Amino acid sequence: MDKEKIERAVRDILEAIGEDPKREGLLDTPRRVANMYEEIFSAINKDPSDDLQVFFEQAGHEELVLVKDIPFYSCCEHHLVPFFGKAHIGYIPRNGKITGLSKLARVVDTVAKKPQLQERLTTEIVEALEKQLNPLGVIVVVEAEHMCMTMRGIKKPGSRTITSGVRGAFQSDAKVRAEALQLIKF
Ligand SMILES: Nc1nc2c(ncn2[C@@H]2O[C@H](COP(=O)(O)OP(=O)(O)OP(=O)(O)O)[C@@H](O)[C@H]2O)c(=O)[nH]1
Ligand SMILES: [Zn+2]
Repeated sequence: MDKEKIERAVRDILEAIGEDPKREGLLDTPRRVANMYEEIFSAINKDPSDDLQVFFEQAGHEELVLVKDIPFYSCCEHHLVPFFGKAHIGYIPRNGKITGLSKLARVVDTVAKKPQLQERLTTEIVEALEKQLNPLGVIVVVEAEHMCMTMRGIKKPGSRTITSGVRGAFQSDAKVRAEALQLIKF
């Protein structure tokens, strides 16, 4: 990441809004923002499926695995302000092929750390699981608050956006889907 370029750009923005980038309180701001961007955009060229490359075999387990309430912070690609919330990830292993539970949370971090859309974030999680685990089914539900809808523009604090991605058994079998949704809501 070109942090010097970010610093120059932040100075330009400060000037453009009528601030004085040389006043004491703002002197270190470009450096801080560059460090922050390095952190919150650290996954721009990463493949989230790489996070899932730890597998275990649990023969016979072809039942739901669900990790819910995984918190995330991402950045709306239209306004570069945060959207944040929780992701819930469920899958049904094929032939007992499972991954580490923390790896599911890592996938969420990876898809969140770049300028993003909630819909794409959701789909990227689904596709990472499909690619690495080839499970019998995947369900991903993401609920988030978008600061671009609360602190500016339409200004609707508290409004939440829910997106979902379902594949395999969760798509074809209403009972399987209902069980997962019930557990996510529980
Ligand atoms: N579908 C989708 N839209 C998003 C997401 N994040 C922000 N948006 C929307 O992106 C849209 C951009 O609309 P524009 O009309 O181009 O931009 P704007 O003039 O700033 O729009 P307002 O937010 O309505 O003031 C807005 O409706 C945002 O609410 C997201 O993750 N998914
Ligand atoms: Zn936005």
